[in-house]
Amino acid sequence: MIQDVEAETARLVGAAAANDGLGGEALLDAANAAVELAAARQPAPASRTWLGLPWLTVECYIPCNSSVFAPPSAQRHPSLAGLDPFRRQKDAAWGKSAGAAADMAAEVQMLLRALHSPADHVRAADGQQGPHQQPTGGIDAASATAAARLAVLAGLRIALWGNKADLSLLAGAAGLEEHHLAAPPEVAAAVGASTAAADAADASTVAVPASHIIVDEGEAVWEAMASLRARRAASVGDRGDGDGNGDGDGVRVDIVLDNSGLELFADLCLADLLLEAGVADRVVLHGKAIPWFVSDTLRGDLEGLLGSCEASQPPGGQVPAAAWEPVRALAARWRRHLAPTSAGGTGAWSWAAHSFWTTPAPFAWMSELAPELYNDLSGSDLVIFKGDLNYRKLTHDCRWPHTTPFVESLQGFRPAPLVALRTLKADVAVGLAPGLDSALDAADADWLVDGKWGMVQAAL
Ligand SMILES: O=P(O)(O)OC[C@@]1(O)O[C@H](CO)[C@@H](O)[C@@H]1O
Repeated sequence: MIQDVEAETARLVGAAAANDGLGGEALLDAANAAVELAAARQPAPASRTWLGLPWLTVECYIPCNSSVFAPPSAQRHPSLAGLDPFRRQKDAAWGKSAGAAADMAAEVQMLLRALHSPADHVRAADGQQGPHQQPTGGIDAASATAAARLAVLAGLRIALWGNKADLSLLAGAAGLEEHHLAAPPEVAAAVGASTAAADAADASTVAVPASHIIVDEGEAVWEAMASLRARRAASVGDRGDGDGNGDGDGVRVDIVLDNSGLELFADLCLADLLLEAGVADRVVLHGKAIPWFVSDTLRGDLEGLLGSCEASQPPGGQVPAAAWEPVRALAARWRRHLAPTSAGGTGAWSWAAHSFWTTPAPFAWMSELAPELYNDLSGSDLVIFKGDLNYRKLTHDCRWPHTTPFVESLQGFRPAPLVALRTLKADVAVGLAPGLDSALDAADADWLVDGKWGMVQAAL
């Protein structure tokens, strides 16, 4: 069995080195279909080789093709089914993340307190109960909205920087308690810097944003979420429950996940804040069905993370148990969100793992290659794409001029309003203000790939 894995790996390395033809041999049909399309759409269709096809295609073909953990192979080798060859690396990385996770949890707890205190007043006045009730009275509506905005912007920021491996830019929670209904300085700075960059007509005056968020459409995303929140509140008022986009199942937000461990933790913080801020009734978490690019999130990673967060002792032995308590408190609620109502949970979070996510296909091809997934996403009120590879697939990994509008780079992909949260680790970037790329070149020669810069970019 191990020999099979080694032989398959050696065969792939040899095929790539020899620039053999690519396609037709993958274990996953979905990946083959994407390779077929990539080959057919090459300017010179004859170059269907490892070196002739686009980098996105061949790069993603390796993990599809070599995955002996994919269903057909797992049938041949049942003992491999469900095995994650990257388990040890994932666990080691999470062990080093406890401090950052505890900081995030402390910040989320403060945001939650800010969200709940005005709501509590209104609930008491209205005699309402329940975790996601909207304040319906007038007295606290403005402060509740302000708290929701703060929670959403902070959640976006946490999830964005969760995509940065070392998280050195993660803003702390200092000051949030005393200014709990005002945007913390780092949020205000991010918004202000981005606006200044976007407004700059003269490219020579463009400043690199101090926030390191080079495209920040967080405020626009908040506006879209505020509409969902208002619609939900009206629906709660009318019917006693949430009602979203006409599917009768409430407001739905989807998060297309990226890495497990700390990034997943950050994404769950965002998912939690969206529920608690009254933006969404439910969140669909899209993970991977097979081990993918080492650290991408599998269902087992979600379960493992929850178990670790629930433990009384934080992983890694570096963080005092007391500092872990906010993490445990979040995990207890997250466990309930993942449990169906029939099992005493809220059923607000669900897991999905379509095989399309582990193919080389850019998302512009989704409606052709995976129409059922496209249709499913069309039922969402907002889809949040996490990470660099998802961004490359959104933009088809093209050499777009940096000022290309994001919507143009999507090439028609728009199943629902969408937002990308991504730190830059590959050299595709669109939607920049004129001159910002030159300013970034001067500030940091590796700005496109060093993961120090981020984007909150939306097509709403
Ligand atoms: O998607 P992520 O985790 O943010 O980044 C993944 C990444 O590091 O690996 C991919 C493959 O090399 C690249 O697209 C990207 O730079």
